[in-house]
Amino acid sequence: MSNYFNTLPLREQLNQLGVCDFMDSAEFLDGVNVLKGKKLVIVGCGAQGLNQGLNLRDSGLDVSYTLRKEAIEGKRDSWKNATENNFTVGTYEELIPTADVVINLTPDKQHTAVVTAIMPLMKKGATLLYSHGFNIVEEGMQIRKDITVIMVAPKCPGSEVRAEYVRGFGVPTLIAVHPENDPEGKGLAQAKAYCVGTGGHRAGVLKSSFVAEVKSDLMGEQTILCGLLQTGSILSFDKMVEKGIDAGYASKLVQYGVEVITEALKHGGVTGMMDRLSNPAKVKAFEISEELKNIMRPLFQKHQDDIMSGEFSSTMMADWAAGDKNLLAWRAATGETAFEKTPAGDVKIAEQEYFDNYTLMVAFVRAGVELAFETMVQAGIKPESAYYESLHETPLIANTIARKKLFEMNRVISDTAEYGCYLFDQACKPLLADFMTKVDTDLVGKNFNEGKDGGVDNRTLIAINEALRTHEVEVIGTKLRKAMTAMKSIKTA
Ligand SMILES: NC(=O)C1=CN([C@@H]2O[C@H](COP(=O)(O)OP(=O)(O)OC[C@H]3O[C@@H](n4cnc5c(N)ncnc54)[C@H](OP(=O)(O)O)[C@@H]3O)[C@@H](O)[C@H]2O)C=CC1
Ligand SMILES: CC[C@](O)(C(C)=O)C(=O)O
Ligand SMILES: [Mg+2]
Ligand SMILES: [Mg+2]
Repeated sequence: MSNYFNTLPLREQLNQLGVCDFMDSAEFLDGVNVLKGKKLVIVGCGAQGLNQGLNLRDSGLDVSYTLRKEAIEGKRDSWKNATENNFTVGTYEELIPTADVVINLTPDKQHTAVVTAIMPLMKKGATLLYSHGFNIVEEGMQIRKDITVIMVAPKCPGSEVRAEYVRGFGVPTLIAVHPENDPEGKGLAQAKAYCVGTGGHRAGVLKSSFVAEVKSDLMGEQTILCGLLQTGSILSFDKMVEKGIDAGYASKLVQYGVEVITEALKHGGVTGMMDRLSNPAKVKAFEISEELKNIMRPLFQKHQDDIMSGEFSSTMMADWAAGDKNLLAWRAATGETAFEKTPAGDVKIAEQEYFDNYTLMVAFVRAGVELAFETMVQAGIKPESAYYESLHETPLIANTIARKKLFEMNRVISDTAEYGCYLFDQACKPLLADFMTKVDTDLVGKNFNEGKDGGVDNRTLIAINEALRTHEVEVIGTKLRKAMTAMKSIKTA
């Protein structure tokens, strides 16, 4: 097996990277009908497995779970997840031969072994579904030619796939059919029906390709979504403690602040988030986010370049082969950070206070969203896809940090995302060291407006507003959010 993307001629690489059609809601009027009465068997009952399965069942589909023998015999968490939710659970031998659609929701690291084990058991003409294309694109997995291979990739953590569905909304989703495996031409119709089953059609669906999904998903998760939220949270907490802010207050501001701040982003884009600041704070946040963009641009570009060339996937696969040495060391180190170990204080923080006292995070988010978006688009990823992978998903990841800090984020995201997050965090913290020496409590910990007269230069403010509103992420975001008519607000702490 070899990297599928790298085997393609450049013309075809660009062609597959550029597949991105925003689908009209009329394309989903047939609902889940194509899959009604079919047997859907999910392999694995973890973050995506459980939550997709719950949504699919509530949408009227027939879902069961197959787990490896050890998980069933040992009554592991995946067995408990499935049985406590009254799903049928069976071994591969019992359930895979009955399946019309087999949904592989095991960690990417396991895909080659899992697919190799289940493929001989799959009935002729069945469908294999992935939620991330790493195995096909980066490992070049070959699938039996009678099998249809499709992807339905929710652009968010599994917990939010369920939470948004229960709220009556959904999460933006990329669907694709692997061009090497669509023998009966049924892949797209099945992917659409599955996407309705998970609720994705209510938030926006892109007809994409395995290649475009992988190259954008890896970039988003490593940089803005997980990497920068982790780096920004740790640096912000440490700065407050260094400057004498109460540690309990600092812990709470960081844990919940990113959720409150990015909720404004979700509804109104970068413009909406920046508009929550006073005019002087907005000017300052704009200036420091420009500085942050200049400092971090080479790092964002390096991540995208390494993802495109296959360098990232080969180093991560080397870590898999080394027993996850780096992943486990980085996971342990993150668990030992002062932010992670300091409980949130029993102190009330009003919603507006999160903006006024945490201008630094607003600047981090603006810088990270715009940089990730710009870098993806420069690399050939379409703006719609880049928007979902940067701006739209940031609040959905922030929700997990609000629940139980970085531990929860890193637990809920895939192992692939977790690895990339630490990789970015390791490189980013030293890059920001000089920048952080200049940061004081007016930017993090105390109200930025305190002791200021509130005045700003009109022309500066007008230029900043213009720059924010005309950025391409805002232009595409305004269009995509118009289709999100069922978006709901979340309650914050
Ligand atoms: N996490 C997320 O939110 C997102 C994930 N994805 C993609 O979804 C897929 C699933 O990821 P995620 O939900 O994070 O995965 P999890 O780590 O949560 O999956 C764990 C499940 O996989 C099973 N499993 C682990 N190893 C094996 C193995 N060798 N053989 C059989 N079963 C195994 C586990 O069972 P056991 O109890 O036996 O260990 C458990 O049921 C990945 O492709 C990922 O990239 C896409 C979007 C977001
Ligand atoms: C952001 C991480 C992710 O890509 C996701 C939740 O979308 C993952 O792999 O977990
Ligand atoms: Mg993702
Ligand atoms: Mg991912």
